[in-house]
Order: sequence, then C-alpha cells, then structure tokens
Amino acid sequence: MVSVNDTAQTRANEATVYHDDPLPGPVKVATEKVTVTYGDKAALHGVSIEIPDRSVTSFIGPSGCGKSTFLRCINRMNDTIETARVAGSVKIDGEEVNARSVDPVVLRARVGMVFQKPNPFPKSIYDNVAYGPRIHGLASGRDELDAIVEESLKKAGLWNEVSDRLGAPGTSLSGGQQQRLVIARAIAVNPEVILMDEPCSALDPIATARIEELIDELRENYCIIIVTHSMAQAARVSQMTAFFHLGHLVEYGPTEAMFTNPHDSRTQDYITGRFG
Ligand SMILES: Nc1ncnc2c1ncn2[C@@H]1O[C@H](COP(=O)(O)OP(=O)(O)OP(=O)(O)O)[C@@H](O)[C@H]1O
Repeated sequence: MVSVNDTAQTRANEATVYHDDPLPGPVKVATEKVTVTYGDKAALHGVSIEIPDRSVTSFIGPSGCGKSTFLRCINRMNDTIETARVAGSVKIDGEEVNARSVDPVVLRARVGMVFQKPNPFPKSIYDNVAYGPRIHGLASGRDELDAIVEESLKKAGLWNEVSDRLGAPGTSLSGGQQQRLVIARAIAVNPEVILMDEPCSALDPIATARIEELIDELRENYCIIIVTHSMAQAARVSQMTAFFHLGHLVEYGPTEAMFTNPHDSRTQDYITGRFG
C-alpha cells in the first residue's frame, strides 16, 4: 500500500493515499483491486481497502463516484444487476466473498444492508423481524423466535415504541421507526457487517439523530459501513473515512485526520465544499 510520503508518485499512478495510523479494530473486510463495469462503462477502478471491525467507516464523495457500487460489492448485490461485472477480491475475515462456493443468500445474512428509503415488508412489525430467522432456520420454536424478535427490536432501539403493537403493519410506523425496523430485521439474522446506503437521507433531523445514536451503539458489536452525502454525519458517526472520486478511492484514514488534515487536494476540495 502507498504511504502518505509517496503522495507525488501516488497522484501519478492515480492510486490511493492511505494514512499511516493504525485501524481502530481488527480488519473485517479487505478488498484488493476491485473494479466494476456496467456494460462497457467503468464505474470503479481498482479499489483496495481494509475496513476495521467494531467501528463505523464512512464512504464519502461526490454523486456518481462509485460509493454505492463499492458498497454493493461487499454483499454481492451487484450480482443482481445484469450489466455489472465485478473483478478483484473482497474478503470478509479472510474468506473470498466472490468464490463460487459462497451462497449469496447466506452472505447477505452475514452482511446486512439498509437502504436510503426504509423498505419494510408489507407484513406486521413482528413478521418483518421474524422473516430472516424463519427462512434461515434460526429459531426452533415460537418462544425462541419471540426472543429473537424482542432482542433485535431492543438492539435497534425500537422495542419500547412497538412492544404493544407487534401485529401492526411495519408500514404504519413513522419513517424513522421504519428505518429502525429495517435495522432490527438485519440484526435478527446475526450479521457481522451492516452496510448502510444513505440511511438518513429520507429522515427528518430528529429521526436522523436517533439513527446516528443507534449506529454509535451498534458499532460495539458490528462492522458498520455507511455511505453518506453529509460530511457532518461522517464526522459524527464514523471512526474511519474513505473519500471516492470518479470511481477511485482517493484517500482513506481516520475520520478526524481526513477532515482536519487531508493529504490529497481532491479530498480537501470536497470537504471544504469546493466541489460535489
Ligand atoms: N445499475 C447501473 N447501471 C449502469 N450504471 C450504473 C448503475 N448503477 C450505477 N451506475 C453508474 O456507476 C457510477 C457510480 O454510481 P454509484 O451509484 O455507485 O455512485 P454513488 O457515488 O453512490 O452516487 P450517489 O452519491 O449519487 O448515490 C455512476 O456513473 C452511475 O451512473
């Protein structure tokens, strides 16, 4: 990997500038030279990164720079896009996720995903959370399933608000509650990594603050990766930040250093609002 001192060379090679600081946790997700094309259009160019466990990592960068495309490489959601071709390596705990032997359905339970717009199933609050444990056979009876549902809703900070109406439709909740329900649904299948693609962009400031608090609580137990357009949010919730530009990972380092001492002029221009 390229160190900060190699900046001139780095720029010439269009490679990434990596800050030298140690990661805040053990490596959970490691990618090497991940490249994605849609048809004949390249969207990501050789992204190599090591993302720590038990921490929040933000992906930031201007619209269309490839943040969501890269996020989708981690749980093979690009498999569902017919024109998408992914090359390179993505490992979780050293295990290649692109290997033929990996079942994408099992992978997506290990690597949960929360989208921009809350997307509860058209089912009850209970059944939204119980769905994953049921299809993955995680509970041997109703009591066990009840316990998983309760624990997942508690971890998502929603139990107190819904415990007396578990039979109500998930869609009857407010936007912020729906997003926490979707997080509870992801948690219910014991994920190790949670991917969040602009999880607060459809929420008001109060619901956003609640989700940010939740992200901070969840990082104790999970590797969380969040795509955000809000630099204030990246600064508030994440320990590591990765800046993307035109399909390249430009710079990666501790969030505080990225915001106070960016090494690449493109990072600096973006965080100071000069473009994007
Ligand atoms: N399904 C798709 N088919 C074709 N091109 C796509 C597809 N999804 C993304 N792209 C293209 O790939 C590039 C990267 O898009 P991506 O959505 O990953 O960027 P992003 O940084 O997440 O953008 P935003 O911040 O606007 O969500 C863009 O040029 C986009 O048009």
